[in-house]
Amino acid sequence: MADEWAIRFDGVSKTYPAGGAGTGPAAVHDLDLDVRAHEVLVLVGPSGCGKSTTLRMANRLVEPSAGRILLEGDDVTRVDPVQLRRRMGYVIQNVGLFPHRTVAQNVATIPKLLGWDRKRTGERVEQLLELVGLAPERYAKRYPHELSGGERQRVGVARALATDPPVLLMDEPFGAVDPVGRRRLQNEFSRIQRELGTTVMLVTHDIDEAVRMADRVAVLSSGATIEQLASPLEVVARPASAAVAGLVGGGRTARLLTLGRLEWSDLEDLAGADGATRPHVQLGDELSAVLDHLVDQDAGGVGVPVWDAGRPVGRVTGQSVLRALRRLADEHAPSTDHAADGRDPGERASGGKTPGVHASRDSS
Ligand SMILES: Nc1ncnc2c1ncn2[C@@H]1O[C@H](COP(=O)(O)OP(=O)(O)OP(=O)(O)O)[C@@H](O)[C@H]1O
Repeated sequence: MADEWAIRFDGVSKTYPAGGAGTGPAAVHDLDLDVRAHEVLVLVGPSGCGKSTTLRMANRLVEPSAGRILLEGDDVTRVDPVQLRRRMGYVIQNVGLFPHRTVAQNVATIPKLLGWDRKRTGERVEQLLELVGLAPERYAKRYPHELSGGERQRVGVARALATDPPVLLMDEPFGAVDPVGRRRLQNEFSRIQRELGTTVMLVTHDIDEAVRMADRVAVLSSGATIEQLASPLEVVARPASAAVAGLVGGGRTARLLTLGRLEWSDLEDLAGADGATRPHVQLGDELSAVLDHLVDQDAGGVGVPVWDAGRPVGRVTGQSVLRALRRLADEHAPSTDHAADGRDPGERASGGKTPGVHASRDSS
């Protein structure tokens, strides 16, 4: 059943020729990895670990030395390259826009290649520019050098989405944008991805970008070895190996606070009858917001009321936030051989490599 995953790497290796005779060490060694339909899977890891090579093998910019890559069940080596590009958009750092073509012409690249007529192409370009937040009347006729880095990156995303591909490959897509702009682009891109349901495989060396954008994170080490493949929360709360712990490193608690939410078990009894009147937080709020609230509103250390469904249901204190952090760490206790084979526990429970056990984003 190929409909639960969009891309499958099956025993894939890549060895680049070492400058001259012989071969170098494998850039990618015997990789098994499924990208589920409609998910954002982020590959993260140190420089040179094989992230880009992995991504570029999917759209055949790099040919594997061994193994197979399937796109919705089709072996990519058997798919005509133009068809392949139509089914897989590709966004890279610094975009690679054609400098002497306007924004509209850049976005129209693939439709033109596919022989779409002028009207259909024009309508699509307009729609895409709107989607990525670039008003067509302002931007369509500009040239790349007349745009900011973030705007160029948006054009890159629009161009990659032109034929509404089921899969989008992104290699450090926001790497060249300043931190504030990057955050905004990440948020907007997540919105677009949810709207379109596109399957995304994204490469980054930035662990924060990974945990912010991913449904699942694959942490890689040299040779594209999967150290851990799990939800962002699990990776941050319970790094499966020293290599993952090193990558998550400092700031782990801050990341947990952003990822975790206030739950019933974190609450303390509502002390006194003031819960209805004082400023409060909501059950389900992000822990970082709860902590901010405690710092601002809880000078006496008695805690702040927590509301649910329009009424006060308990109280949260600094102690409760600590308890919540421990809860998050416990909930994501490592499974015995989690890091070993790059598959998740559900997959192993079902007896190995059988596809079709993955829940899509909507149903998970
Ligand atoms: N065209 C090439 N020829 C020879 N070796 C290559 C080539 N491209 C990549 N490599 C080597 O393959 C290994 C993996 O490179 P890759 O670009 O996939 O890593 P990466 O994880 O994406 O790194 P970065 O984060 O620095 O971009 C590295 O050792 C790199 O030097």
